Amino acid sequence: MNAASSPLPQGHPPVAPRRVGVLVVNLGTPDATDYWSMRRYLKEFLSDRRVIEENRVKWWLILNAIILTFRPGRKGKDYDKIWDRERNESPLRTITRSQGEKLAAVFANNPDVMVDWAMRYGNPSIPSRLQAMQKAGCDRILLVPLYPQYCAATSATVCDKAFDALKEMRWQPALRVAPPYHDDPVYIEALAVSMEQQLAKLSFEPEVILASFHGVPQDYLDQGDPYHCQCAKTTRLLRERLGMSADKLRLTFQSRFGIAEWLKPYTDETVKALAAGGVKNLAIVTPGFSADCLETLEEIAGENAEYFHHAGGQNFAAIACLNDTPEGMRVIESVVRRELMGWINS
Ligand SMILES: C=CC1=C(C)c2cc3[nH]c(cc4nc(cc5[nH]c(cc1n2)c(C)c5CCC(=O)O)C(CCC(=O)O)=C4C)c(C)c3C=C
Ligand SMILES: [Fe+2]
Ligand SMILES: [Fe+2]
Repeated sequence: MNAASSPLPQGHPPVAPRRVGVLVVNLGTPDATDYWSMRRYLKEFLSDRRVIEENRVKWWLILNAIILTFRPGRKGKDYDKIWDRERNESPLRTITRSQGEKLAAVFANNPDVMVDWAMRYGNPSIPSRLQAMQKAGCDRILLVPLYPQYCAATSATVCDKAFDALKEMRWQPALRVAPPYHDDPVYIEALAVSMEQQLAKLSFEPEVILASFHGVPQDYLDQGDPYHCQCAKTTRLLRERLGMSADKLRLTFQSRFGIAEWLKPYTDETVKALAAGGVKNLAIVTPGFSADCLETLEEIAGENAEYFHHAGGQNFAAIACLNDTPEGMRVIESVVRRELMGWINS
């Protein structure tokens, strides 16, 4: 095969000009909130061995007999509360698309760089976007899992899916994977600035702020997953940058699923205990989510606000994620530029 710059011999298959691809990837979201759309999404998500590490036969029975019978309807109602009816999609998809488009605009004057976005579960899928990039001539692709903290259940499964797609390709692109950025000064600074801006707009001063991260089973930490340590480091660096004590900015874990023990302290129990203990003003920041989603908009801003008020709390604020704000885009651009070094000229 020839580079596209020199003429191809007659009968040679067409060769697109060589380019560099950047694929930003987030978790995924259902296409709609009805039972079957929810079921399709949950089935794909909860059949992933990186997410559920249970015995396969036992899990297959639990998933198909119980979870996929009841959860699609119940969670569909939760998604309904945050669904963007105008665009007919969830906030996670809107924000991830915007992050992809804003990143593409940054490289708009470099025709050698192609930027796209994908979801690990649901659409647009990782294989469909990798195939499109390969067709467009990308022989080098940077994969950017939009998870600041590494976890096998999120970051590693993005790679699994990407390499599965590459298995089907004759002319495989070279693949780079952006590492987690939990302690990147650009990320910590962006979080701090975003928090300062949002806290300054509140009509109250929180006595306590929770840094709430998505939980995982305690067993994953015991087996060596670095996720817990990376969440703890992000929180410590954020405290240091904001000059807050460990009592003021506290690390918690949310979104527990099932009956096994997950990383503690649990966000919901902490919220209730704080209110019961006399805390009247509370804020929650969710630094592990690069985009607002069900877990921040419904679970934190909805459910946990309710727990707080029920238990005697007065003022509650959910701090928005970095999303596609200038601070958020600065983080993504900085990670991408660093990881593209040697592939593009600055
Ligand atoms: C059951 C196991 C799960 C593990 C382990 C898990 C880890 C994990 N998840 C995120 C980020 C997100 N999760 C979201 C939704 C969601 N998560 C699970 C389960 C696990 N997650 C489920 C079943 C769902 C769907 C909703 C539900 O049925 O409860 C989302 C929101 C997606 C959206 O559409 O808005 C995000 C984001 C992380 C970062 C993580 C481990 C570090
Ligand atoms: Fe999750
Ligand atoms: Fe740890």
